[in-house]
Amino acid sequence: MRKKMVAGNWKMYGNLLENKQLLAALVAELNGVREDVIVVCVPYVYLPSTQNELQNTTIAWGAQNVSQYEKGAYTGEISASMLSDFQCKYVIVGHSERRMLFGEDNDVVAEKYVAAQRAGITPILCVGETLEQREAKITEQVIEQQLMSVINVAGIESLSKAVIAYEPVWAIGTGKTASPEQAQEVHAFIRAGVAKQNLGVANQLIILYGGSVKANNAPQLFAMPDIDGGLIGGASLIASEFITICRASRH
Ligand SMILES: O=C[C@H](O)COP(=O)(O)O
Repeated sequence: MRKKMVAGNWKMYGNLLENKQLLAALVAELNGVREDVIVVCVPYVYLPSTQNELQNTTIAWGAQNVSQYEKGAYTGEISASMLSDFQCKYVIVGHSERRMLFGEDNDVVAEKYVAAQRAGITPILCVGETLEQREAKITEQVIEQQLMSVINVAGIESLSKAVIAYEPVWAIGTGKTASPEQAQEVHAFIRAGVAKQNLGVANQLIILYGGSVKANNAPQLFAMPDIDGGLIGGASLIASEFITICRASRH
C-alpha cells in the first residue's frame, strides 16, 4: 500500500506573519494525527522560520526550486546542500512555471533532480502538457520525454527516492481541474511506463496530481487508483482548504 501525500506549493506568496498563522493552524489540526505525508514548499527565505515552526511536528517542509550546481559563482542561486542546512526533505523540480517563465528545459530539470538526490533531498518532479499539446493529442509523448530525460540521467531506481507530480499546465491556477478520469489516465500511463522498466519502483512510486485542486474536488481525485495525493497551489495558502484537502487524502 502506497502512502498518500499532500504537498503545498506556496509559490511567491506569503509573509512572516501570514506564514506563522498558516503554519500554526496546520500544526494544530494536522500534527501527529496522520501517517500520510504532508509537506509545505515555501519560498527560500522562509525556510528558517518554517523550520522553526515545524520542527518536532509531523509536517515536513521543502523548497520550490534548487540550483543544478553544487557551488560556484552563480549569483542568486541556492544549492541543494544549502537546502539541507535547513533540513529540507523535499524540493520541487521542473514546475511548469520554472519551465515556461524561466526557461528550464528537460536537461536542466534532470540536473536539478540529480543535485537534490545527491544532497539526500527528495525531488518532486513535475511533468505535464500544455493545452495546445493536449489538443494535438501528444500528451503522452510530452510526459514520456519529460520523464525519460530524468530517467536517462539518473536511472529508473532513482524514482524510489522521488515523487512525481502530474500537473497539466492548462489546469494550473485556472480553476479548470482535470477530471478525475483524465488525471487517472495520465497517472496510469506514467506508472505503466515505469513498471515496464521496474515493477517494484512503479508500485511504490507516489504520483501526485496538481492543478486547481480544492477542498471540494480533492476527494474524487484522490479516490482514483493511481492518484496518490496532490500538489496544491492556491488552496495551500488557505488553512481550512489545505487541512480539508489533507484529510481527503485518506480514504
Ligand atoms: O504546484 C502547484 C500547482 O501549480 C497547482 O497550482 P493551483 O493549485 O493554484 O492550480
